[in-house]
Amino acid sequence: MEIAVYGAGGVGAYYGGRLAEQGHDVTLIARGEHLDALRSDGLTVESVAGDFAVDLPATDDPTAVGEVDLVLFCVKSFDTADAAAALDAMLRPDSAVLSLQNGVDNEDVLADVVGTERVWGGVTYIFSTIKEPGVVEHTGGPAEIVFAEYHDIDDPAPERSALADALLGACEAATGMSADYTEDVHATLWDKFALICAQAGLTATTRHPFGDIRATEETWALYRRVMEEVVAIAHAEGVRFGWDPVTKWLDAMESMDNEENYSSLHYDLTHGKRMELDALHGSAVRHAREHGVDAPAVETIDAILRPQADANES
Ligand SMILES: NC(=O)C1=CN([C@@H]2O[C@H](COP(=O)(O)OP(=O)(O)OC[C@H]3O[C@@H](n4cnc5c(N)ncnc54)[C@H](O)[C@@H]3O)[C@@H](O)[C@H]2O)C=CC1
Ligand SMILES: CC(C)(CO)C(=O)C(=O)O
Repeated sequence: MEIAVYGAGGVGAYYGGRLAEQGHDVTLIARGEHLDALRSDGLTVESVAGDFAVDLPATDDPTAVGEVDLVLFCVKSFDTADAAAALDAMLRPDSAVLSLQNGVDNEDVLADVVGTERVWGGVTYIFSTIKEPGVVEHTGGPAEIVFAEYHDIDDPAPERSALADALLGACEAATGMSADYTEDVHATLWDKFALICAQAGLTATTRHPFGDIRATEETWALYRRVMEEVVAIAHAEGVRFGWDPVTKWLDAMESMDNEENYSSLHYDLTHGKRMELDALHGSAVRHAREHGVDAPAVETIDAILRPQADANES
């Protein structure tokens, strides 16, 4: 496959590198010192699933990439609109743009620019960051992608395309990652949104790792409460889950060996980087207000984190 990774950071460079290891034709789109290092020294990945290094074309100019089958869209949500504006040069009518970003609004922003039929919605479960320019560190998580062709929530899901099958096959063949296709992309996005609002919200506000949150009765109750509120907002949006996300995540997180894990929001907060608060709790609050759903726990987390998010932005 010909793949462009738009935003070759912790998530994008990890998956792009893994797919390149399989011989796929991958171009990284990055910027700043990270781009300079990718160009001069190639990409180095330090991963719990096995270290590797790969030399890939890298640029900050999407118009220099040429047309590709698939764009892995992995910029932070606050960069979505700007980055989306430059997608056109890389897309044929049958190309796709797969968002692996956190949040439930990115796909609609992309659809407004490139058309709903070229957008795929996706989520990923991984802990991966830029350790230093040119070096990505994957510290945990299953490194799984779950995706499907996007569609308006009131429309039926399109049939799975040959391109989607090709990506599934590529991910299956790759080391250190896996992929799954979802029959309900909206349920998948909101299911992850419920988890991330709890995981990011509680690790960022407490500055403690997941193990401490789970071991503290009051804090673990709040973790559940955040998920319950986000699921209530999802129901008001018209999302229908074939499962109970709260039970699913609490059961999974009870038994997971993830005591030391935080979240990408916590990482950004503690490293003085711009935070995705507006795409996470900020977005949940907006959706809640739109539907008249009470979400006091989510609102409180949003309010507590705002000053630091503002400080990291300036
Ligand atoms: N880091 C993680 O472990 C996880 C992250 N996510 C989500 O994945 C998305 C990406 O997160 P990360 O990989 O952590 O972000 P990151 O900050 O490591 O990487 C994004 C990269 O895109 C670059 N970029 C942004 N706009 C660009 C442009 N116009 N041209 C060229 N480069 C551009 C940035 O400079 C940055 O290096 C976020 O929505 C995040 O919430 C989801 C699951 C886990
Ligand atoms: C769910 C979690 C915590 C890890 O995949 C995540 O999405 C993040 O850190 O942004």
